[in-house]
Amino acid sequence: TPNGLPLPPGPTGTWFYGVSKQLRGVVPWQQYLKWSEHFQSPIISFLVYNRRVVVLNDHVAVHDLLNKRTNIYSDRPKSWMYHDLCARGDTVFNISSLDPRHRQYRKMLQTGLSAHAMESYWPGMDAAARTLVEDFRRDPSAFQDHLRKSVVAIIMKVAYGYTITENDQFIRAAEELAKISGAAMAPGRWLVDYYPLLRFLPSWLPFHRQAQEWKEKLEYLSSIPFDWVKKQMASEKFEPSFTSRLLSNEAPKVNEDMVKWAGNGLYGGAADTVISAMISFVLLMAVYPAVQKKAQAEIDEVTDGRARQPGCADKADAVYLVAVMKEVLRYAPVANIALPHRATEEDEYRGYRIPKDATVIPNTWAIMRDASLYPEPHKFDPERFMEAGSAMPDPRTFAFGYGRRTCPGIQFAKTFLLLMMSTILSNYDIGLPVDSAPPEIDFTAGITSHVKPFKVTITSRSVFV
Ligand code: HEM
Repeated sequence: TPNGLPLPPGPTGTWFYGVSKQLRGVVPWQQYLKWSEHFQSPIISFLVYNRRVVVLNDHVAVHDLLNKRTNIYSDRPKSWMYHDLCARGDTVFNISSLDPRHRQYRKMLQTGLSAHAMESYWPGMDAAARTLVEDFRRDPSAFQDHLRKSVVAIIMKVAYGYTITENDQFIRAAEELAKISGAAMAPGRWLVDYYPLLRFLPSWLPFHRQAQEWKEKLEYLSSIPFDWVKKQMASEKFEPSFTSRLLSNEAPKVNEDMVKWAGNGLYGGAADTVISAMISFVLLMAVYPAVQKKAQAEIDEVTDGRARQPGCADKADAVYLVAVMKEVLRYAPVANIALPHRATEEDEYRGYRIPKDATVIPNTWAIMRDASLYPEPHKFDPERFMEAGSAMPDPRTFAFGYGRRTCPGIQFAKTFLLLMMSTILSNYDIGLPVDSAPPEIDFTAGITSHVKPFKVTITSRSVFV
């Protein structure tokens, strides 16, 4: 057994807190990489309170463990507050890999969001792109709001066959669901996550009362769109969607409750991530006009000199735009540490012991900035993916996570990102305000990272090419 082996090296931290105080106010993935360099080991480990964390800072370790040893590394760390007290352990993001439902969710999502399934949503996506053009024209300064609306509209269509309206109650419900979930899972906020015995304390204590309130609210909020689909289906005037298809599937008979959870996973997985990538894209186009021009030239050619709007069907011809998308995902990773995994058994790797129950964090950010994979990693340059025979790995193999937890929305993301990017570039020029200094490109440090906004100008392109 690996029992006698040492743990991967790392900072010792202090009694009770572990390194949690050292992680306050810093960007975690940058700190992990610094520790990895300091201890001269791509694999490091430390305690956060009493929880053992192992961080994998290079692509080899991430691949060897998360992609290859999937029978050990596919679980999620348990958040007692969220999973147990708020009764959210069954969401697709949190379900234990040891639960047979995990496999069933994956199947539902993989089928419902496959490249083939996506094709049936192309008309809806193309329509959303047209609306985006109009929204940009009306008020270019609110481009972030327009992007958000566009993404949310299409998720609601795909997930439920639902058309959003102004000030939509489904959107408000979905946003509140995401907000409460974030608060209930916030690392370090709930001691019961680290000392589960605290859950047996009396129910009038504030954290229990909070959990009870959230539990009821979450249950209510996640039922709203699902109940709506069922009602529509009963009246037979429904638009086919991810949810309706699963519900009307005769064989194999599916459990309704699981369909509800899977549907909720679409909004939870898609909204913030796609929005983050799109906003990074718009800002990067302003800072890199040469890239923008080259992408525009390609789109103009595909659309016969802008004789028509680009659509989902054009993505096969947009070779340079695909390189731009890859570079956006590499340069501005949406999920810098994916989502945490958990080791379900003790394991051994490169002479180190990885304890059972360790939280295993892949440092995707460090991989995207690894000069041995991507020379001059701090340069934003889609050209790196255009060179024939380029040995650089496709950043999508890291951007969407790992192993049996890999993002099931990858086809959805690809289709929609390319559509929105080509639509914006076909209709608009993005620039920086005149006389402004080149902006600093910086990112927020949440689970989904966002570029910190700066001012850009968005102007309609002249009609003539
Ligand atoms: C640019 C867009 C996106 C990025 C960068 C992204 C990235 C990720 C990452 C890093 C994970 C965690 C993987 C892991 O734990 O190793 C994940 C999980 C997930 N994503 Fe995405 N995602 C995106 C879009 C989407 C879309 C469009 C959907 C749905 C339509 C979606 C649905 C999900 C779901 C359901 C999971 C949970 C999988 C599980 O825990 O088994 N994502 N995504």
